[in-house]
Amino acid sequence: MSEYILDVTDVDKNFGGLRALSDINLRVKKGTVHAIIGPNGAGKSTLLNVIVGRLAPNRGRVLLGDQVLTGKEPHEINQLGVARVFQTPEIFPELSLLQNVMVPAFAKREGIFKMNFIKSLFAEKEVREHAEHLLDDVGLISQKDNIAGSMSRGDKRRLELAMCLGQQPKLFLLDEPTAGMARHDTNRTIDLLKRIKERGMTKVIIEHDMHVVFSLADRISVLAQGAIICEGTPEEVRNDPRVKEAYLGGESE
Ligand SMILES: Nc1ncnc2c1ncn2[C@@H]1O[C@H](COP(=O)(O)OP(=O)(O)OP(=O)(O)O)[C@@H](O)[C@H]1O
Repeated sequence: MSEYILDVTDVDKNFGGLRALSDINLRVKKGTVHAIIGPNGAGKSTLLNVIVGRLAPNRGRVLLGDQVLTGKEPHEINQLGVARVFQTPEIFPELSLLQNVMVPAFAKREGIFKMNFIKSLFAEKEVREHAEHLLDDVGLISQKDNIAGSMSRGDKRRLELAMCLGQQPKLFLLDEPTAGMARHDTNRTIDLLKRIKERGMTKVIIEHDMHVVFSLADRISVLAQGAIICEGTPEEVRNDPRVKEAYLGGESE
């Protein structure tokens, strides 16, 4: 069994005449946090969309462990253990916070429509307790019966984190998890993501906030104009002149 949970090989993605991804090779070790950074339009979201099956690459292949993801539908890739939080939170606005966390956990567990009545009663208790634990983890337990649609954007993002964690994914993809959050909420989210790291979940994070990146990442890949120009530890990336030129500028000093 490979030590890598995610293996992206030779991926190209074109939009008409625009090459959004060019010869991307990315391998992420189990249990690590891998950040993808780069300027606006570099191709970061496109790469995540290729991994989760929302976009088909023009060339190349994506593996989760030894399973080929390329060519599979997004829901199949999700079922195989890949969860994603989006730049805009995707929640069920008309349901309570607790229900929001329980629904994907149920779906992941057995397939919500497959369970018989007795089995589902036991499963519901277990899933409910786990969902409450997750809401506690993300600091939302006191609001568990509130309707999700009325929450602030920062709270919606934390709810979405709990929803994804409830699926116990092998690989967790986070697209700017702290975007739009105040510094206080950002720090709480960093703490939360560090705790998830302690539990050994592999994460790939796209993030513009360098404070978040350098607090969390074990390794960083830098994308510029659709190509990975540098990959290494935070220290290596911080000191790489190509990165300074392409992206970080004075920010790394
Ligand atoms: N569906 C699409 N159709 C056409 N062009 C697209 C599409 N999606 C992205 N692009 C283009 O592909 C390039 C890469 O975009 P992408 O959103 O992946 O960049 P990004 O690094 O995530 O940027 P940001 O940091 O601003 O979110 C950009 O030039 C963008 O305009």
